[in-house]
Amino acid sequence: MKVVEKFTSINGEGTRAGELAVFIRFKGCNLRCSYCDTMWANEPECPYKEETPEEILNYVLGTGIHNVTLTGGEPLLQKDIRDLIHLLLQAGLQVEIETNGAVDLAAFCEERPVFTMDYKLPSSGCEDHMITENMELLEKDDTVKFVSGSQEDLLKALELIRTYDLTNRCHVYLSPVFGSIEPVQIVEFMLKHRLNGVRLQIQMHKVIWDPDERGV
Ligand SMILES: C[S@@+](CC[C@H](N)C(=O)[O-])C[C@H]1O[C@@H](n2cnc3c(N)ncnc32)[C@H](O)[C@@H]1O
Ligand SMILES: Nc1nc2[nH]cc(C(=O)O)c2c(=O)[nH]1
Ligand code: SF4
Ligand SMILES: [Mg+2]
Repeated sequence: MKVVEKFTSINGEGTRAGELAVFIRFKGCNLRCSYCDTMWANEPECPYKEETPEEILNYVLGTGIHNVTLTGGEPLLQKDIRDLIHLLLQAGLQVEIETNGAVDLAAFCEERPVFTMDYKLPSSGCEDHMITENMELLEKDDTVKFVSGSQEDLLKALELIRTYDLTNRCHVYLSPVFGSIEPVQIVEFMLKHRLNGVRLQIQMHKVIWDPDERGV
């Protein structure tokens, strides 16, 4: 598997935000979002270490941390990702996958990790790639995340939340494209549309550390 970084930190995003987590970041992505904060990991020349699922499991176990987040890049594109998910779950770890909404989740629903799935909104430039059928596969411990950079994005998120009754299906987060929309604009939007059951989330690690810092 193509690993570009491994680190321990607090999870800055999702339902386990604030808890310790181990991060495994994989190389390569099938999208190119306008705002991507880890585009470096998607570049063909990005250095990586080839590691087996067993090696990654041993690293995670060695940290003594029980939450593991697989991210990237797009982690579900790694050839051995199912083997890795299996090993991590068997070891009793809490496994979260950060995925971009452009990979069919049906293939990963048998032995189930927790999904934090983005729906890429218009300002990402990647909305055409969204597999909307994934919405139907999300369960109560999963999250759908709308990273929003404009009012147009927020209106699209609202439409999807209503169409798929998302707040009754899973966790729902609105998160600003870091630095490009004021969080208060999202709060005002939530109030205006009475978005009960939806949470605003700001990437905590970018507040704690320099927003461009890697490995945190
Ligand atoms: C770098 S992506 C990797 C996982 C997967 N490719 C995805 O897009 O979900 C991890 C998370 O960071 C979010 N993200 C990336 N750049 C961001 C930015 N500039 N502001 C806010 N969130 C961002 C993505 O939307 C995604 O939820
Ligand atoms: N601290 C921290 N928490 C995170 N949660 C999701 C991340 C990601 O890049 O997918 C991330 C990250 O890069 N750092
Ligand atoms: S899908 Fe994720 S990793 Fe890929 S470009 Fe978009 S934010 Fe970056
Ligand atoms: Mg990140």
